[in-house]
Amino acid sequence: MRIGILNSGGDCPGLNAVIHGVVGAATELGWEVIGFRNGFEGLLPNGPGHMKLDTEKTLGILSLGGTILGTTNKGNFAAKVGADSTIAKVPKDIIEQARVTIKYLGIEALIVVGGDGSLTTGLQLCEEGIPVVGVPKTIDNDLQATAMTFGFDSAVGMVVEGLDRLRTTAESHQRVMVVEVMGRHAGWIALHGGIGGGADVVLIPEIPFEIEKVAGHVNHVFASGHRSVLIVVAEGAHLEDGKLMGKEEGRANQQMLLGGIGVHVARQVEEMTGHETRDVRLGHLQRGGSPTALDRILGTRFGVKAVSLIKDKQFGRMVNYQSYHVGDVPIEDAVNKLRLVQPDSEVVMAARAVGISFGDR
Ligand SMILES: Nc1ncnc2c1ncn2[C@@H]1O[C@H](COP(=O)(O)OP(=O)(O)OP(=O)(O)O)[C@@H](O)[C@H]1O
Ligand SMILES: O=P(O)(O)OC[C@H]1O[C@](O)(CO)[C@@H](O)[C@@H]1O
Ligand SMILES: [Mg+2]
Repeated sequence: MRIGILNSGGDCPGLNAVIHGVVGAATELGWEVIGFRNGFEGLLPNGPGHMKLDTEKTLGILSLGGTILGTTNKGNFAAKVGADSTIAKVPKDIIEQARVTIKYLGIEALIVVGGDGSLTTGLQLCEEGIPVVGVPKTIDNDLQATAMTFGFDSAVGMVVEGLDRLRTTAESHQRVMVVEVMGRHAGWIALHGGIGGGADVVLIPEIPFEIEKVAGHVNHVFASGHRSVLIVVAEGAHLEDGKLMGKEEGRANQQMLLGGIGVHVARQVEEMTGHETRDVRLGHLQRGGSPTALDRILGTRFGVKAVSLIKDKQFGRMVNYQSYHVGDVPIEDAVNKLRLVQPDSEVVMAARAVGISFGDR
């Protein structure tokens, strides 16, 4: 038996752990594994191609960030596009080319490791008769069908480390620091990073904020004797008029590139409070580097489970994690519903209890 694997969308610490897990489990069954380069693009005859994966190739990759296969979030397989994430159909001829490659290589099942967008593409391939199993991947941790995705813990760890460092320089200068973090639809990285790093303000897409309230809290924190204020803002937090900050022009068939809300908030806070303010965008520092122990373990378990789903011919299903258990759900469940921060949830209440403002009251 020969199986294929590809990872698609933004990279994520722990992707190599998944590959390591897949190859380990497949080798034990006597199967061969082909890895496609740069996501779905590797399925195209004139694309970036593929490589044979075995335990020698995957030796030592567990602790490596990124992915040895390469990945992409643009190309010929766009399914979820635009700032509003409308669903498009992957062109028929592209699917046919992928089918030909898979047949030619004698691949009997394909593992797709991706976020909501890439799994939408994976589902379309499956509906067209290509046997696919999914593995959820996103540092944003915003898929409803799984309580956790690998990469999230590494990203949060990076935010916490960033806040620890920024706190010392901010204290020295009695400044406000605004830190923009990833989180397109959901504020999980901002929320968890903010709690772990002792932020004073957390701004997320799910809780509309008023800049006057943010400024009011900044004044309050300084007035209570603190020497610095840390504000964490998710890239997907909305402006007062509900719009997102970023770049949409020139990105046909691609989702909007978010970024800039941190600068915007910093400028307004400085203007309204008179406190010196700096902004930092952590950006891809959150996605790079070695995965945490948790992400290595989760990635490995997801990879092994994907092979067992293929063994049981459970195509159209995706690995998931609920209540400390690695299980599986239909891929549809993952692509249709995003897991957002609930404004009245325990974790938000806990943040409020330790003095974090969400800029809403
Ligand atoms: N080969 C491809 N051709 C066109 N678009 C692609 C391709 N691979 C991935 N994409 C697009 O890239 C985007 C990001 O991928 P995905 O949603 O899987 O990752 P993610 O981890 O959720 O990241 P993000 O938060 O950026 O959405 C999606 O809009 C997806 O459709
Ligand atoms: O790598 P790019 O194109 O800058 O993508 C950034 C996007 O990817 C993500 O990191 C998810 O993987 C989002 O949080 C972010 O909006
Ligand atoms: Mg996505």
